[in-house]
Amino acid sequence: MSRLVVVSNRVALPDETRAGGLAIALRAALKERGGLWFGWSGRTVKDVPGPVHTLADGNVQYATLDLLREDHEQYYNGFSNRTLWPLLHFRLDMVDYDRAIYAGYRRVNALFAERLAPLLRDDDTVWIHDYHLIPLAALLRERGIGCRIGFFLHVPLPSSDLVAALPEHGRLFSALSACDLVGFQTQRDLERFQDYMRLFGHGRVLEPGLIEGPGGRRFRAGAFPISIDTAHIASQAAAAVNKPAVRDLRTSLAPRQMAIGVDRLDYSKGLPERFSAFKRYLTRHPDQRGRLTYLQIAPVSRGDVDAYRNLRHELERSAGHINGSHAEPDWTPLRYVNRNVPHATLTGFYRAARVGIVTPLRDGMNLVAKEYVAAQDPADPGVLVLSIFAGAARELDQALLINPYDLDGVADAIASAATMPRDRRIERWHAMMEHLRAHDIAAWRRDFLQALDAA
Ligand SMILES: O=P(O)(O)OC[C@H]1O[C@H](O[C@H]2O[C@H](CO)[C@@H](O)[C@H](O)[C@H]2O)[C@H](O)[C@@H](O)[C@@H]1O
Ligand SMILES: O=c1ccn([C@@H]2O[C@H](COP(=O)(O)OP(=O)(O)O)[C@@H](O)[C@H]2O)c(=O)[nH]1
Repeated sequence: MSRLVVVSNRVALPDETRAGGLAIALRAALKERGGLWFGWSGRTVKDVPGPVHTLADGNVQYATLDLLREDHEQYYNGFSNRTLWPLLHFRLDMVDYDRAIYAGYRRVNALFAERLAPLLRDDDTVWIHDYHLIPLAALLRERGIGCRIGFFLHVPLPSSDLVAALPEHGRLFSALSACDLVGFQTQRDLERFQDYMRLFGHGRVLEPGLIEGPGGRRFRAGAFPISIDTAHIASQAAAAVNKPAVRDLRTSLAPRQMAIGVDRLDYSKGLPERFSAFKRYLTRHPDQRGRLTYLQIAPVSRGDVDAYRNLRHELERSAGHINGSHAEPDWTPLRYVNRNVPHATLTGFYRAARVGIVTPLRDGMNLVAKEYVAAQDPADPGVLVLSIFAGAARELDQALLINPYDLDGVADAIASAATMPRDRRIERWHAMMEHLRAHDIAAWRRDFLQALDAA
């Protein structure tokens, strides 16, 4: 079997605990097969970055590089998170494009190629991840790298008219034709990519999943919905009941039920709309007053980007307003926590919650939705309220599916979830859990790598 080389902006080093689905999923995938993980070290420097840092942990080797402070600003905060992130989440109104910033993004991709190329062997399988590194495969090919290269996009791909609004979209997205396989989270993302290649990318769709790029190079494309380590999360959640943090939470809630939301503090997650929907639930369902406490965990994310800082202020105001108008001396309806909670503790929190609320306006997959289901007690599972705009909704069709813009609909779904009889909860949970057992993180990795091998 060839060596697997995973390349991503964010590398989950052995002691890393920060929230984020990509890091958690890739850690699980690499642990199983072993290999090399290459990416940004998490550090910025004032002068020319030195050689890559290496580290070994069991069967996984890490090679990470520092970035110049200014390069990192342009590549990560700038083009990745002020330009591409809003564009790929259908938010053309928030896209901030600047030629100099795009040049910084390309410079960092070129640096990745320069530092990675000498570490590669001819029979390696290289698997590049996400929107931070779209040009990388083409830059590696320019350096004579001939091994198999796959690319996986963790975020959605919007309609081709939106993609085409980005200056330089042709150069950027046609670089993906240097790959042997390009993977997306859902069939819809794949279809939109094929539309883009046909309509704006000067390519041809020879058959579904087989594309000819503008330079005549053929490559495969497919949908590979990412997943979780289902069995591990189920057993971790069962064991977590004895963790002090989980016990304390349960004690502090009793005898009330809990609804939980867990999201990086990101505007794509629909948090302001969710807070408004919860407020609507409190006013539309007075019979349930005081029965449900909503815990929102929202670790701060990308705090150097204005849109994220503004969101934080907006949510603080909104949380204060909800509690100001609805709290009782012995009950706070909304608990809003901006800290990162370790993953193992989180699984115990999920299990303690009768309702899981996942209402992004757009989300590539949303692993929290899958984790919430996997963490439930089979004898008394909770109910998932899930946005139709999360990739996960394509698979978890036994959740209460809602449109996050429809505040009354979300409010009513929370009320139904909180009062759903146990037999109906078990029935819905079973169907979703069966799917997650069959389609776990190992299956995702296997399916993608088999398709890459065959490409
Ligand atoms: O690395 P950060 O800037 O802190 O952001 C965290 C990650 O956010 C995004 O995650 C996506 O990947 C998940 C796993 O496939 C998926 O479930 C989720 O819907 C996506 O939003 C981003 O794409 C990653 O690159 C970041 O590491
Ligand atoms: O305090 C937190 C909040 C989130 N997460 C994890 O971060 C990931 C978030 O992934 P998701 O796909 O839902 O969204 P992303 O943040 O990648 O957009 C999930 O595995 C969560 O369990 C965590 O470990 N601690």
